[in-house]
Amino acid sequence: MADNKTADILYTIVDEAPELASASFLPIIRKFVSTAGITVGTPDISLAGRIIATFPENLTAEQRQNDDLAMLGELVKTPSANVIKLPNISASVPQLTAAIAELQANGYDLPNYPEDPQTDAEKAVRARYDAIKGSAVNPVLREGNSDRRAARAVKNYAQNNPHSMGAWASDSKTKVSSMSGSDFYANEVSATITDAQAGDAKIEFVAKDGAVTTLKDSWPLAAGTVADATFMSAKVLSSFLAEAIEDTKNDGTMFSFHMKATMMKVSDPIIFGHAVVAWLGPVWDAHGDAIAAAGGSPNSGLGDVLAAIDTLDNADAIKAEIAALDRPAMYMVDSDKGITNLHVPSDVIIDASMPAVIRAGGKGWDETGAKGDTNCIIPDRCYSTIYDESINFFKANGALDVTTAGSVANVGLMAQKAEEYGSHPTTFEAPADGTIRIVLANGETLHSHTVESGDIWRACTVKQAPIENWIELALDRQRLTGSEAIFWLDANRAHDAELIKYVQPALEAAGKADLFQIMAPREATAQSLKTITSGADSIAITGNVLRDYLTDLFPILELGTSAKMLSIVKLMQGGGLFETGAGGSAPKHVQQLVEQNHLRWDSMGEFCALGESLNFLADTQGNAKAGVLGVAAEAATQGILDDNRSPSRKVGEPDNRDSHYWFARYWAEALAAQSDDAGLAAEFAPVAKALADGEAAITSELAAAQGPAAEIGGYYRPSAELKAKIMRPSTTLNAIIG
Ligand SMILES: NC(=O)C1=CN([C@@H]2O[C@H](COP(=O)(O)OP(=O)(O)OC[C@H]3O[C@@H](n4cnc5c(N)ncnc54)[C@H](OP(=O)(O)O)[C@@H]3O)[C@@H](O)[C@H]2O)C=CC1
Ligand SMILES: O=C(O)CCC(=O)C(=O)O
Ligand SMILES: [Mg+2]
Repeated sequence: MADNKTADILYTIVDEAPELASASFLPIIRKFVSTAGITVGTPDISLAGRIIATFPENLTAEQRQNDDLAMLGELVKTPSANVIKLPNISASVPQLTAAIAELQANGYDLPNYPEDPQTDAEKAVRARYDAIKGSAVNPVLREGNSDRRAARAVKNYAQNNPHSMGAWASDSKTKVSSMSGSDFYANEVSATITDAQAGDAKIEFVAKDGAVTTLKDSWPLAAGTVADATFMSAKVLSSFLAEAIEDTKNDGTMFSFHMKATMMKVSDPIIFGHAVVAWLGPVWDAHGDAIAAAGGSPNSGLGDVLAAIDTLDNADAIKAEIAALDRPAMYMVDSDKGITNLHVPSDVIIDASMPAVIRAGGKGWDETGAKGDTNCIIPDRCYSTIYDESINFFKANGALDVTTAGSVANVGLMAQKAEEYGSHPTTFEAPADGTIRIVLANGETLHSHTVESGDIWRACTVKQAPIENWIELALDRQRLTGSEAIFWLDANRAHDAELIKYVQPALEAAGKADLFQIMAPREATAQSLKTITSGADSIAITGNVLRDYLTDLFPILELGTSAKMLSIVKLMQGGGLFETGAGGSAPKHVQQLVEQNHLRWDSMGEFCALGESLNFLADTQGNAKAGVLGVAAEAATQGILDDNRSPSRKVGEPDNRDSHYWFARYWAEALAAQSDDAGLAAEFAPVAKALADGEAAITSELAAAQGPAAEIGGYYRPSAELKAKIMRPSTTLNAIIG
């Protein structure tokens, strides 16, 4: 096994469906690239792996493992980084506690997650777990800006093999509901730090009596940094949510709530909690204290609250009160299992959940499994307008025609924890009525807000070098494609106005101002949808949140999934980070594998990333064989698309494992056929022949495995042996791959 510190390519160990896929695909990659002397390391950034690495003192020598995330966090700041990063779990509290429980049951002597820490020791444990919670991986690795797009071949495939799309009715009642004021959008202030203001700032809470509490100390603000502050009023949020519930009832639609509780791991679980409380209304007023005392936390979702109610003596009475509430229909995550939209904050993640509604023609599913229109509640207005405008557009124009639509690519400002996605350490729930302010190193107050108890206040920054690099990347992508290029920036929003002060002069200095437009997200959405409807392409040049949202929204509409996206992070120090797809770790797919031994995960993202990584290795290390392997990997990816070898969704049909066989075969055939490296051609000719000769045996061995339940020995940390056994069921293929 390659050492992670010296390996040429690092292929991350993650969670859930992509990790199952790796059990089948990694042996193939290793066999092929070893012919060029390329080693592949496997740093473990899985949720379970990160928990284990955090508590070495609790574990035996055999159980302990290295903190691979910290190692990768350093590596990505060096020019030699070449990392293939698969999607990992960004854990909500329910996921974190489930992972801890699984590890404990397997003999790991880990502390419980302290829901309500009291002692110093509990607070210390909580702080260590909080560092693992939510999106704790991606922001550490993303030391560069984001370039996400559909490869030409992938886009062509989608046009020629359109996925299903729900029809849009012009009288659809589906809509987006947002607050009309007192939200993050309304309260945002922003400034660019000057030389005189630079240095370590602090964030303070000033109580009504003048007492000052430091919320954050030693917060470095370099000159050129755009620094924002804003807050959402808890009171206004609560009354908005109560009204939204009534409004949904009056409309006769379903209540659905869309948040990013993983990336926004401090603010959004609180907002989610307000929604759970609003839904429970009088029941929470009457029993909230008892439920909280029993350990139920609305911020962890209705599921957590219901579990706490079950431990109370009057559980049946409380549940009867909940059932008797006059509520609209509820949008369901799984109507068969009774999992509602409000059960778990990580079950409805806005970047994937809103496009799913839009792709379905504005439809969701209620408690009875019936399909219907939905009120999509997204309290804050900073980004909700993109969904509102998309819905308006499709109501007016009908669903997108996948066979002719162009494509929206993204250039995203992401490096160095840019914008809101870096705000976890500087987000606070106001402890009382008072003022929250940012005090600069020179003593000046940069921003200050009058807040009430419970208001959600946050500050965030984006540094100058990442902004300049992002504009360069936008210029590059526009030059290479000639596409329409739009900076999605709202001149009326404080933060965006500061960014425009960077963007406008840079475009003018490059002599390219006429090739770019600057539009607020709503207008940019309408314009981009118009452009792709006409068959042309557009580049969305956006901040970090829109990067995340748009690289699911457009791919899910255009390609049926964001799993097929090319997702490159050009690290600012010269290294390469190749993310696989733009989506997540697909928990539903694991369930299907466990029940039916069918894995519908599509590894197209891994295929694309592998080709990029090998080509990058060829460039940076001057390894010509790596280049030959990279070009051949691209041919294999093309083969998968041309011959329709991607996994099917249904048991009994070819799945993820079949697609890996075909990828190996096309890859070997391309290597055998090329003439740039005779040695590689000679080496792969017999492999290609064996794979072709073995087709009938291999595909029937793979098919024979499907159907019965599959035992993988754990959810968050499956057994390596069982995983390999399930994911590599073809003895014929294994004999060739070794
Ligand atoms: N880059 C990263 O590290 C990311 C991590 N995440 C994490 O992933 C988890 C799940 O997030 P969620 O919002 O449910 O989003 P997912 O992207 O995991 O899943 C949404 C749906 O997208 C489809 N899908 C996604 N990837 C693939 C693929 N490779 N092949 C086929 N279909 C695919 C599936 O649809 P269908 O059911 O129709 O098959 C799936 O159910 C969370 O823990 C989240 O934090 C989320 C986004 C990015
Ligand atoms: O890091 C995460 O939690 C999610 C990341 C994500 O959704 C994305 O990058 O598109
Ligand atoms: Mg995303």
